Amino acid sequence: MIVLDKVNVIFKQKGRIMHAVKEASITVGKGEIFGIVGPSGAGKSTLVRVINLLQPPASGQVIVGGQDITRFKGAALRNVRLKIGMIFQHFNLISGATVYNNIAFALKANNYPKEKIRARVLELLEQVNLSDKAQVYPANLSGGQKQRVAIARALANDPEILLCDEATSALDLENTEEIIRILRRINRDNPITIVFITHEMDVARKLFDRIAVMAEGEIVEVGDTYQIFTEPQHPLTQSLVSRVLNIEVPEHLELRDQEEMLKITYTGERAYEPLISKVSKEFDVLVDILHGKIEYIQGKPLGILLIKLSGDAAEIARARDYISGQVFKIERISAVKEGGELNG
Ligand SMILES: Nc1ncnc2c1ncn2[C@@H]1O[C@H](COP(=O)(O)OP(=O)(O)OP(=O)(O)O)[C@@H](O)[C@H]1O
Repeated sequence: MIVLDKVNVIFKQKGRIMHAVKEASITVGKGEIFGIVGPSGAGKSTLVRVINLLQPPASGQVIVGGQDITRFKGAALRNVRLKIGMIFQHFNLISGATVYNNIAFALKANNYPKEKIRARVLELLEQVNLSDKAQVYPANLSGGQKQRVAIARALANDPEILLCDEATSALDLENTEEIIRILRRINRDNPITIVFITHEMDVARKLFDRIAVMAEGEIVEVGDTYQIFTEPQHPLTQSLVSRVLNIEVPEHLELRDQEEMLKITYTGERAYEPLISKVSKEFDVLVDILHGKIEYIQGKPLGILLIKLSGDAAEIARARDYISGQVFKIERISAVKEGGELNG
């Protein structure tokens, strides 16, 4: 388990003071995949570097595996760091060494029994689907393959925690998916705790169990991933989430008299089908489906439907009341602006 309690990080540079992390507290459970999201400069990297004390905090407490490590130095700190692997956006592989040696170096550096190194490297390569690349140099690998080598190297000494700083941000969609799959599998097979920073909400949706949202050095919201996507509280979270759950609708869709647009969010896979036919049957309104889609968050469906109701105002109100009793969330949309943006 990781506990950061009221952590502050302050940088002083050329007389300027930068309060990069402000009173940040998080608790990450053993075996959890915990994500930190937020815009550039929010303090995400700095906060994560506090976990292995690459960035010592100005104040606050850092507890890893039940031990208060805040003041650890020298050998004690090295021992703690052995339990914490880390991967980065730009992989940080040794370019002059083969894939095999990149991983073997990490084992040698920690006095892994010499006779067991080969078997361990091959086992790690298998875990990241790179068994055929042992003798290849990093320059001849794709970005996704490089990151997989970095994962194998970070896992070499069997850490309890893996820190990932924008580990998919330099990768295309396909390689990102592969990294997500591998991390999920590793997390499932061994109870390794993963703390993952990203600004990509699509990665958050697919990978994280829980999410902390950071803005200007502060943690503004923490929650279960499904809850963050379905009930975001902070305006920043709402805006991050809306980009993933955006729906494509014709631009400049204006409403006429006796028309109303509704955005419906529902949590069942096909929940809208009976709902729409029921509304058309029971109320004297016309229902147009403008757009609909289902996203999966942690494997659970979240449906979004944009509909237009036409009819008498009182009848529309009755239909709306009925719908709101049946679905997770209902919002009235006054217009669709340029770029498909919905105005509430
Ligand atoms: N070593 C440092 N010295 C001075 N200021 C720093 C240092 N490291 C980070 N900062 C500043 O602290 C703030 C937070 O930076 P940090 O890298 O943690 O943000 P981030 O959320 O990870 O952003 P990004 O995604 O762009 O890396 C930024 O304003 C950054 O310029």
